[in-house]
Amino acid sequence: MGDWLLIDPETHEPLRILERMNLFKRPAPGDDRRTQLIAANVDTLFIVTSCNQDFSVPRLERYLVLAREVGVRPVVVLTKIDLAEEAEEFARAARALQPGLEVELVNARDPASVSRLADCCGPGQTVALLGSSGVGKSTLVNTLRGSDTIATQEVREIDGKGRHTTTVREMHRLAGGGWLMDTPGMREFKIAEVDTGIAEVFDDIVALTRDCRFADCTHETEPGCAVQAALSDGTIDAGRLMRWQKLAAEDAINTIAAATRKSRMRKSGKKK
Ligand SMILES: Nc1nc2c(ncn2[C@@H]2O[C@H](COP(=O)(O)OP(=O)(O)OP(=O)(O)O)[C@@H](O)[C@H]2O)c(=O)[nH]1
Ligand SMILES: [Zn+2]
Repeated sequence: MGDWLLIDPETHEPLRILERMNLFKRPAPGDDRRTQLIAANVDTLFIVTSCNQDFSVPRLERYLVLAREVGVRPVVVLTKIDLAEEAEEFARAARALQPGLEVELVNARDPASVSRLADCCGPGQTVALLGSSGVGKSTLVNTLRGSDTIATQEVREIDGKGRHTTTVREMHRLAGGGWLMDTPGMREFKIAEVDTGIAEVFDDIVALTRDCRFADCTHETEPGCAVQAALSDGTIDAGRLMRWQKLAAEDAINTIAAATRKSRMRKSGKKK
């Protein structure tokens, strides 16, 4: 979903699908070895969390890794500022995740407050949402949409067991002229094949690893480890280092699994 179709202005015949600018995809569910395409041509990813116990640095970093990997502009949207005493504290913590990261504080129910997101929602722009349950994604959709909604699309897909299933994906026309893609697949995802994203979100740590004495340094007990050195002199934070190691390990495991799936698929393809 999200492809742009070039249409002949006179005949209204479709001419061609424009080349995708970017693409969110994930391994198909179950044993299916194919990749499931989730959304194409997203300009801005609203990473939604609220100014309460939902706010989690590790989770935000995962979402940022995904955004950087796919190449969309991430904007952290912190909702429920009307219920929080120290909303600014949450904003500060979010801004500290990456230099220059855009962070907006909103009351998702209030159109005036949500209008801070307007410059991502203008004509020709497409946004998508990512965030846990209850943070205000649907509320945000409704507020951004104003009144009209169109283009509810039922998509028939083959699930992991070869059955046809019907899923609903929605394109919402936004009051500002843009589009909001609401697809269930965007709401949860697995970290796999995202080493580029990880390297961007943790660029300070990744830069240090290049100075380690051993190319295969695990950054634990090796002599000449630049990461451990930075940790002891306080240049990097222990929590952040741990989160990087955890994400990188998870990505490595899932990437190997994906590669195995693909090679199995190639082999079974040859037999035919
Ligand atoms: N006061 C206040 N309430 C909010 C705000 N954003 C969302 N809510 C409320 O929080 C509840 C959950 O919001 P939803 O929009 O349903 O959350 P969601 O992220 O779509 O949740 P899922 O559909 O489960 O993924 C609703 O009762 C909203 O009215 C906000 O900024 N301020
Ligand atoms: Zn090292």
